[in-house]
Amino acid sequence: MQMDYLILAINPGSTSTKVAVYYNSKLVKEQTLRHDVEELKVFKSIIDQADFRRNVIIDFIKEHDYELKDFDVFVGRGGMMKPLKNGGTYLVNKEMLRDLRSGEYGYHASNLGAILADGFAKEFNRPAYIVNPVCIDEFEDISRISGQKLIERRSVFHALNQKAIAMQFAKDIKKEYKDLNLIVTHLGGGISVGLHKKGRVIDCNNALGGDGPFSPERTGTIPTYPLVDLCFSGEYTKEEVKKLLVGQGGLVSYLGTNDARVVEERINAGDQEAKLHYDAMAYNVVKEIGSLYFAAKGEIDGILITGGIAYSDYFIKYLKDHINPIMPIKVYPGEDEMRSLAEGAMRVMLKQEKSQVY
Ligand SMILES: Nc1ncnc2c1ncn2[C@@H]1O[C@H](COP(=O)(O)OP(=O)(O)OP(=O)(O)O)[C@@H](O)[C@H]1O
Ligand SMILES: CCCC(=O)O
Repeated sequence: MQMDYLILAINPGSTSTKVAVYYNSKLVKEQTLRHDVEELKVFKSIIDQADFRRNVIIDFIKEHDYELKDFDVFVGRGGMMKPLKNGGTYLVNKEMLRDLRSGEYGYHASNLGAILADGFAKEFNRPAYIVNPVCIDEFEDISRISGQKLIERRSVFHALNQKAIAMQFAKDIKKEYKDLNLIVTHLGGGISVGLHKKGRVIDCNNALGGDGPFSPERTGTIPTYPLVDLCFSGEYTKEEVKKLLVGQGGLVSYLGTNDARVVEERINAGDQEAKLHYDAMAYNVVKEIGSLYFAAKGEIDGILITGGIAYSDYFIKYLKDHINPIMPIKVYPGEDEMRSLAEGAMRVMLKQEKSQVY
C-alpha cells in the first residue's frame, strides 16, 4: 500500500478560496486567495463561480511549481446537501454532485468544494473527498422547533472548523471532546455559534439564511413582518431577496464591505457609522453566546472564539468585556479547516477510517 500522499485541499469560503498542499499530514504550502464583493458580483450563482475559482487554484499550483498530476488525492470542503447524521470523510459521488449543483438543499460557496476537487481528480483518475460538510446535523429535537410548524430550524454551520477547534481545545486541556460542553463561535464571512454537548452540536444558529447574529455579509435574525412586506413589495425577485439576506446583508448592507479590516480602518479614522455597525455585530454575537450559555444551564467547559475576525483585537476586546466576567473566552484566530481536510483524507487513504457514502 502506498504510504505517502500529496494532497490538494480546497476550501471555498464566502469571501475567499483557501488552497493548501499537504504531504501526508504535513503542510507544505497554504494560501488564502481573497475575493472582493465586486469581483464575485458578476456571477449569477455560486455554481457559476466554479471556473473562476478553478483558475485561481491552477495559478496557485503553477506558482508553486506543482502540476495537477502530482497530487494523489483532492479534498474539498463539503457544502449544502441533505442533512448528514454522521460526521467524517465522504467520497464525492454523482448524487452528491447533483445535489450540490442543483441547490436542492441551498447554495453556499462550499458547494464548490466537492465540484472543484472532483473536476481535478477526474482528470488523473484520483479520488476526491469532502470532510465534515456544513450540513452535519446533530440537533436535539427541541432545537428544531422554530415557532411556526411550516418552518423547521436546520443545522447549517461551520462544522469543519467548529469541530476542529473544539477538538483542539479538548487536546489543550488534556480532555476528550466527547466529555465536554462547549460554545464555539466561528466569526467569518458568516457567523455561527454552536452548542457542543459531549461531542455533538445540539444547537446552532443557521449560518446561512439564517438566524443568529448578523455577519460581515449576512443578516441573521431580522424582524419578520418587515421582511414579508419587502418580499411582497414587487420591488425584488425571490433571488434578489435571498441575496439581500446572504451576500448583501450584514456589514455589506450598512457599510458596503465584507472586510472587517476595512471597517476597522474606518473606525480608526473616526467613522462613527462604521463603529456603530461593527459594535452591533459584536453585540449580537454576545447575545447569541449568552442564549446558549443559559440553554445549557451554565454547564459549559469553554467558550471558544475562532474564524478570521478572531484576529481582531478590537472585536475580541468587545467580546471579552462582555463575556469574561461570566467565563473567560478562549480565542483561536483563523481556522484549522485546511489541516482538518487533509487529515480527513489521510485517515481514509491510510485505511484508518472508511469513507462514508452519500
Ligand atoms: N486581522 C484581521 N482583523 C480583522 N478581521 C479580519 C482579520 N483577518 C481576517 N479578517 C476578517 O475575517 C473575515 C473572513 O473570515 P474567514 O476567512 O474566516 O471567512 P471566509 O472563509 O471567507 O468565510 P466563512 O468562514 O464564512 O466561510 C473577513 O471579514 C475579514 O476581513
Ligand atoms: C455554513 C456557513 C458557512 C460559511 O459561512 O462559510
